[in-house]
Amino acid sequence: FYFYSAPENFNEEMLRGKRVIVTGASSGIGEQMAYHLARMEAHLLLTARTEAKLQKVVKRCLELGAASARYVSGSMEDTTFPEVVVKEAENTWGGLDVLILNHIGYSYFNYFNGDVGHVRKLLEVNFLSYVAMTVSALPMLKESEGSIVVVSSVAGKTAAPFSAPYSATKFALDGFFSSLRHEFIIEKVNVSITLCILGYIDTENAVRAVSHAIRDTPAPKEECALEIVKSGVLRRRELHYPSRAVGSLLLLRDIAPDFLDSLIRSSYKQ
Ligand SMILES: NC(=O)C1=CN([C@@H]2O[C@H](COP(=O)(O)OP(=O)(O)OC[C@H]3O[C@@H](n4cnc5c(N)ncnc54)[C@H](OP(=O)(O)O)[C@@H]3O)[C@@H](O)[C@H]2O)C=CC1
Ligand SMILES: C[C@H](CCC(=O)NCC(=O)O)[C@H]1CC[C@H]2[C@@H]3C(=O)C[C@@H]4C[C@H](O)CC[C@]4(C)[C@H]3CC[C@]12C
Repeated sequence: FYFYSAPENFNEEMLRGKRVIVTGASSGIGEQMAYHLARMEAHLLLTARTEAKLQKVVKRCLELGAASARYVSGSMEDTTFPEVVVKEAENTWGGLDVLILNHIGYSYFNYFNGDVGHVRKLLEVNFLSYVAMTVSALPMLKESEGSIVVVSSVAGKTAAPFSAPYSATKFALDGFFSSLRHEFIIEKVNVSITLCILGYIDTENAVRAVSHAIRDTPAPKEECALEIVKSGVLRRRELHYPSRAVGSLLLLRDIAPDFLDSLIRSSYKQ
């Protein structure tokens, strides 16, 4: 009740001068979050694999008014990379206010093909690297009483066909970070954890992967990115975006799970 009745008191000035890491910031929702944060005059550290794309995003962030913007490129498949990113923030700023965990590795959209190696790799990129970034960043976040934002999916609350490995990584995020939130409250650690439950969003990669198979119209990535930034700063427990579609899915999951499953399957083109 408290969560749903929390006042909508977001103010862009809340981000001015804040030190923010955004992962997966070279494209899609991560890129759009970087632009919103830049307009709000935050300090930005962006990361992804593709240096040329990150250079362009950093340049645009500086044009939009970021207090500062830099990047560190590398792959989250490399188990040492999460700490490298957090160390960069520590060396540059000496602290951190917001950690936005958003990157995902490539996953195919089709029947599960039995490739356990792919599942293992995806767990490393989509889940374990989120845990490793959190562990490295936690001392700085405790110091600043900051925020962790975890970008997840409706596929991490209720499963859909053709995304078994991906869905598993997103369910894992919910289990881990929702447990950690309890522990922070018990130990009076004033670091918020916001889990973002997103429906289908119109990023290039998602549309390329699923538009041939899914009837739904994707929601706009720019608005989605702004809602993520807002919910993190407001220290919300969860964001549901788009709210009506995701809200209905979660309600049906709890009261009529078989009906929901058949609805999801019927939203796929035959
Ligand atoms: N779009 C959608 O419909 C939905 C998206 N979401 C969630 O939103 C978030 C963003 O999704 P979206 O914007 O669509 O994704 P994109 O595919 O557009 O972006 C993914 C980002 O992750 C980076 N990345 C990919 N592989 C790696 C790697 N191995 N190591 C480090 N970074 C990597 C990519 O950059 P590079 O290739 O340069 O490394 C890119 O910056 C994800 O967490 C996703 O699960 C949730 C529900 C629906
Ligand atoms: C089909 C899913 C949701 C069913 C539904 O009822 N949607 C209504 C709505 O969302 O408004 C899709 C919702 C989330 C999608 C997946 C996702 O999380 C992103 C992945 C990105 C990756 O590049 C490939 C595609 C995704 C697995 C994508 C697939 C479709 C969803 C599960």
